[in-house]
Amino acid sequence: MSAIASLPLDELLIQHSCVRDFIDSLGLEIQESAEPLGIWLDRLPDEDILDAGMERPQILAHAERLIQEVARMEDGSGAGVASLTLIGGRDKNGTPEQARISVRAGEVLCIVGPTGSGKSRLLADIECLAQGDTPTGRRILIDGAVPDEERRTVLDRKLVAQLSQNMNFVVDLGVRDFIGLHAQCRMVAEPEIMVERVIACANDLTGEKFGPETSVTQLSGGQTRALMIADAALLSASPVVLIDEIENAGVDRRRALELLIGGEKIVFISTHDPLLALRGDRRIVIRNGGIAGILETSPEERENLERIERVDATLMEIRERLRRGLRIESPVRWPQ
Ligand SMILES: Nc1ncnc2c1ncn2[C@@H]1O[C@H](COP(=O)(O)OP(=O)(O)OP(=O)(O)O)[C@@H](O)[C@H]1O
Repeated sequence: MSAIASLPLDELLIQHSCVRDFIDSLGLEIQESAEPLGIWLDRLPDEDILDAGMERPQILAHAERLIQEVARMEDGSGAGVASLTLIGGRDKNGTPEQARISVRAGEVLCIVGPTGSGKSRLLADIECLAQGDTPTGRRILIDGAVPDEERRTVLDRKLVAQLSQNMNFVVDLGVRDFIGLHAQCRMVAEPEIMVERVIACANDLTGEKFGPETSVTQLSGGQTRALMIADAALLSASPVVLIDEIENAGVDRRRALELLIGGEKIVFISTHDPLLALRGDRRIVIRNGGIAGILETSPEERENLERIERVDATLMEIRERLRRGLRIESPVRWPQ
């Protein structure tokens, strides 16, 4: 029998408020008393248990796991990752990749390569913490060691968060309620303040602002992206973030990157955008499904990045004029 079954209800409910919330959510009424949880459950009418949708042993097991999870979240163990190591496998022809790449927390690695070369495949290998069991044969180490099976499979404790190009919401909630649910799951200290921060930060990243009551299904592509980036940076527990292209859809890419790096995350971005590719610390070059090289961003490239940013700002101004229905007739002055 589960150890939790012999705990008196008053001790249990005072020390572990999550158990009260869980029992409430099953539609069962529970009150503090000296009666042990197991006996209280046995005394409940069978039809109440039927309505709750879980059998008695399942309720006990779930409550026990909940207590362990809350304790783990409170002490923060297992949350951080100091490094991720990618060990090469083989390209599409089966030729071995000569690569072993270690990435530290706070580093951004971009992934570049022609269409169909295998950029998304590399992101997918990282996402599933591959152990030679994907078509590429690559392996991923976390803090220098093979991650345990639980870290690979347990969804609510995922090491890796992925922001893909097309995100659709399956719930019709307002932005505040949606992010609020995530804050609740993460058990952050002051959920309301955190939710407001995430929304403000998303609005900072996108040109088109939205309110906390806006339904998530009404958000534009750029607004959705901005919200997910802000959520990943401020609220997500995952220390590794994978981004499949931050397209130009109204997201301030520079600030988005700064935000993610500030959170001491390990960030991989598949991109051809020079503003992102040259802002990263290193970039992995993919060819024919394999890692063909790793380029460190050079000082000359960083200088060029500043010029490219100025050109980008000029282009943004032109876009803004177009948006406002103005003409683009005066000669464009490109910055030096
Ligand atoms: N090393 C490999 N061995 C076998 N198959 C591979 C390998 N790398 C990639 N592939 C396969 O090649 C196909 C194209 O790869 P992928 O979709 O990752 O390309 P991509 O660079 O992301 O393309 P795009 O830029 O068009 O999105 C996929 O089916 C992928 O599984």
